[in-house]
Amino acid sequence: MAPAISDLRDITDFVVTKGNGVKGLAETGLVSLPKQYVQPLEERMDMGKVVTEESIPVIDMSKWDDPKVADSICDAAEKWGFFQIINHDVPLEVLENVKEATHRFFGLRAEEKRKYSKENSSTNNVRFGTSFSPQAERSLEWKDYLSLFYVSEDEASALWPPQCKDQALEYMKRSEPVIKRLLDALTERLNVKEIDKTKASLLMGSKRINLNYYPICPNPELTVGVGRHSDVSTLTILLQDDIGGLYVRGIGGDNWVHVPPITGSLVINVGDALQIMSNGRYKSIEHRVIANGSKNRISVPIFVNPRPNDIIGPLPEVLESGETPVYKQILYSDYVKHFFKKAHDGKKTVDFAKI
Ligand SMILES: CC(C)(COP(=O)(O)OP(=O)(O)OC[C@H]1O[C@@H](n2cnc3c(N)ncnc32)[C@H](O)[C@@H]1OP(=O)(O)O)[C@@H](O)C(=O)NCCC(=O)NCCSC(=O)/C=C/c1ccc(O)cc1
Ligand SMILES: O=C(O)CCC(=O)C(=O)O
Ligand SMILES: [Fe+2]
Repeated sequence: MAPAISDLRDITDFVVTKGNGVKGLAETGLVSLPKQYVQPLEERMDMGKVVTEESIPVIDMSKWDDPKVADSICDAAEKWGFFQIINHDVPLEVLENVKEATHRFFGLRAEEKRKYSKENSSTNNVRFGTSFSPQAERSLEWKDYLSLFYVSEDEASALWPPQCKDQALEYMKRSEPVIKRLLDALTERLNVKEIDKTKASLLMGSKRINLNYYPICPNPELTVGVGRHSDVSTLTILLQDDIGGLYVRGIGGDNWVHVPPITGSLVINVGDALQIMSNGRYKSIEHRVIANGSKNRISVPIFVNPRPNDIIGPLPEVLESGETPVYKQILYSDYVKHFFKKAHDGKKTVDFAKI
């Protein structure tokens, strides 16, 4: 039995340390948002800033070898940093299976999920947690996650939770061709002739898949599901369910645009690593997720990244024409550590790499 809210002397201990997550907290039947989750006014979503006149592009990948498709991918990456793809060849069943597996994992009892917490997990590559960086945050986020860093099929088979490992691996495997197509198109515009081994490592040498769970929230307008941030990846491939709630920065800068769920689509966004490698041509755009008062929401991003030991910086092909580098060469794991050690703070992470 979950304890009554009056017994929860230390909510952070219950949620973060004991591994109940916000899902466990929501299920105690609490009627108002605990103060730890109340975000300062400026971090709450102002629905007056949401614009409905524009939306991120939806790109049909069925004719992916048509140069027009490559053009629309690159245009979207330059202008929006975000787009959705349809007819991408990842079977609907694979997407449905990984969503179902996400519900299965989060449906486990706290004692089971706790086995994968930072303190208890037998590996750093599997982590069940809550919020983003609870140690660093002034206000917590209304989100639980399971984060799986992919090293090899064998390691994943041995260490990833059995409730979701096959489905997560299948989703990663089946999305590989579309990731390659997207990166082929994007790097061609950057003057890269061929994705050789070194470039492949830089662009997609490592992957992390997160299973995100956003439980029903008693006062959704006072908190956030995920605060404003840009991803540190090269590209992120995001599967969302049919609930909605993801918003991206609009072109104007002072407004937000909803990313409407489209059955079978995948949301693609440019991450900081690609912004840096393209010397700012492609944009990693700020985004955030609101909390929901009536529905549980899940999402499953695959972060396609450089390897931790890669040095990233503007690509030589980009600078060939005499363009001035905006970013320095930096060890990717240093960049990621910088990202994880602070609370979400919009687009500030990338300043760490600025010259
Ligand atoms: C160099 C790393 C980043 C850190 O390793 P470490 O220094 O040996 O130590 P730890 O594994 O203990 O992690 C250091 C800190 O990062 C935090 N962290 C370590 N993974 C995690 C983790 N998946 N989650 C959230 N904190 C973590 C971790 O909590 C810890 O914080 P602290 O205990 O306060 O020092 C290492 O994990 C590494 O090489 N990872 C491979 C590269 C990598 O993961 N790249 C990230 C790709 S993109 C991505 O993951 C995006 C995630 C994301 C997530 C949520 C969002 O809202 C938005 C985006
Ligand atoms: O849940 C979503 O739609 C987006 C989550 C996100 O931005 C992230 O995990 O980096
Ligand atoms: Fe994100």
